[in-house]
Amino acid sequence: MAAGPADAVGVEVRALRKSFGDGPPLFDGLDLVVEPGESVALLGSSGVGKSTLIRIVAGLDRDVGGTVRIGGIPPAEAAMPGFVFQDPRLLPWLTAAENIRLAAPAITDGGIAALLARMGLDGQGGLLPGELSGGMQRRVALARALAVEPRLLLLDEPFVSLDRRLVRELHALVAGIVAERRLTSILVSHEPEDAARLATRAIRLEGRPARIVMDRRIDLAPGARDPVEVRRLADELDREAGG
Ligand SMILES: Nc1ncnc2c1ncn2[C@@H]1O[C@H](COP(=O)(O)OP(=O)(O)OP(=O)(O)O)[C@@H](O)[C@H]1O
Repeated sequence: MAAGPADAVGVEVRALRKSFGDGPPLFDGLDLVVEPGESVALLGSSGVGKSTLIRIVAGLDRDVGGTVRIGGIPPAEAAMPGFVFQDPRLLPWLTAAENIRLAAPAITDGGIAALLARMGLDGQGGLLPGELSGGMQRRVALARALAVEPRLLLLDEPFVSLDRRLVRELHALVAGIVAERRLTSILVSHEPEDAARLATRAIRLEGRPARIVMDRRIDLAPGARDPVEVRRLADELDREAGG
């Protein structure tokens, strides 16, 4: 069945093997299936391999064993996912709008304007990254990831080293966009609170080779979680995660 633009895609990782150098492998037979439309938070200790795993899913690292499929297709052949890095990675000599166009050359001016407006940056596409606050730069990076109209959104610790108020604003923005666009998403994080706000499923990796030590579905829709619920969930995930 051909995937139409409104279809969320699933991710299937089977028997994944990955090593760097001569040390013990990072992954040695890891299986992970993400259903279409799930919002997965990938938790785990520093260095366990979370970023490596989403880079592999994104097709940015292809030197691996096992199979990876996005909507049934190898990453190299699948439609490009949206990828948000830990730092915004905007080219400083290009405006916000030009940075977005670089990722999606076919996008129209109206498309860029609409994306920026959705990010709360109405009319600010002509500014250079140096003229934007850290929070605004992250919004542009999110707009750039969405400019390719992805069905899969991959976020690698996009909220790290931001103040709590900003993190909350970005959580609300990401949750809204994922729901509106019916995206499948995978968020790498250290923070149970990120999972408690955004995820419909929280997975924790531990050990080397890494294995899944927690895999928990969260039934309540992200938009329906009040602060008390978020706190309770974050505490539970922290305990279950052994953190
Ligand atoms: N390109 C590389 N070359 C060599 N080793 C690497 C490379 N990329 C990652 N590693 C190693 O693989 C391991 C996992 O790294 P990775 O960044 O995936 O972990 P992580 O769980 O995302 O950690 P963190 O939460 O600290 O970002 C680390 O030991 C890291 O040093």
